Amino acid sequence: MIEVNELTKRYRKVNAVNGLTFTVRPGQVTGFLGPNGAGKSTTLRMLLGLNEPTSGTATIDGRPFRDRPRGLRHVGALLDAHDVHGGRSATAHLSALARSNGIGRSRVHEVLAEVGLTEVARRRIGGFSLGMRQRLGIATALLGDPPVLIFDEPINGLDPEGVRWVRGLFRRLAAEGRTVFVSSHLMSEMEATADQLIVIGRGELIAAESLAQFAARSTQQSVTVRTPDGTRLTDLLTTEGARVLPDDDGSFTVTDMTAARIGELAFHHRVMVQELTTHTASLEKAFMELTADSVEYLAGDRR
Ligand SMILES: Nc1ncnc2c1ncn2[C@@H]1O[C@H](COP(=O)(O)OP(=O)(O)OP(=O)(O)O)[C@@H](O)[C@H]1O
Repeated sequence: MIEVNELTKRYRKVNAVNGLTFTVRPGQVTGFLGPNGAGKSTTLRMLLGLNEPTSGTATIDGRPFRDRPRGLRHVGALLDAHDVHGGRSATAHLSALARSNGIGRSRVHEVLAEVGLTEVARRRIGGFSLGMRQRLGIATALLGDPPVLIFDEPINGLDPEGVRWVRGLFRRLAAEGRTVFVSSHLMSEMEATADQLIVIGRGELIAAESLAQFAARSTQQSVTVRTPDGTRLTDLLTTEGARVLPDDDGSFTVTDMTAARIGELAFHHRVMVQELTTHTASLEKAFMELTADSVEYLAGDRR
């Protein structure tokens, strides 16, 4: 379990993280979402003891990460895929980490196979593509078979097959009872993977809830209606409480009323309807609306 309490990080002029409090539970994939510059990486770095908080605490299974001598057995993390020694091979890189964390050598070969890097294991990391580096970073995170896993933007650089694989991996790790915390600035990446969401903007908490709750809270539906008798149908639906707006192509967009109710009213009043289509706003759109203020604030550089 990850517990963040009133966590704050202030750089000279910037409040990168500001009084952030949330909990990440085991057995689930939790998405950590926020627009660029929201403070995700800073939060993850504080969790891993790489940055010192200005105030507040961040603990993993009840203790700060720094208090764990053989860290990789407790927490596996992928932060920056470029942050590895390019002159070494993948095997040498993982073997060194295994040694310093008291992890058996056989585990190195297991994780290389798990991420699909066995064939290139003896090549220099310097020649790896971004996708291969991401896979190596994931292998590093898995090395100590840890109960808690943290991934910062893990999808970056992966091809569609890699994205599918990594989603399946996260789901499996969570199903094994581990805590899986994954950051992204794109809701679309989380839609298919996360059970829970922590959404931040400008270093502050915006939402902490299940994906289902997030969808229910913010999903707006509208109905496209096509009819040769627009004026009558508009009057009819408006009287019944709907909002009706004409579209450029002669159809109408109706909100605050279901397609079923629109069809029922049209039938009852003998108005011909040629099309009735329900549209659901994407979670990505809902996420952008929710975080719009923090993006504007950032663009205005007023932090
Ligand atoms: N070492 C630093 N010194 C000064 N400011 C910093 C430092 N590190 C981060 N920041 C600032 O803190 C804020 C949060 O940055 P952070 O990298 O944590 O955001 P993020 O949510 O991870 O964004 P991204 O999705 O772009 O990686 C930004 O305004 C950034 O410019």
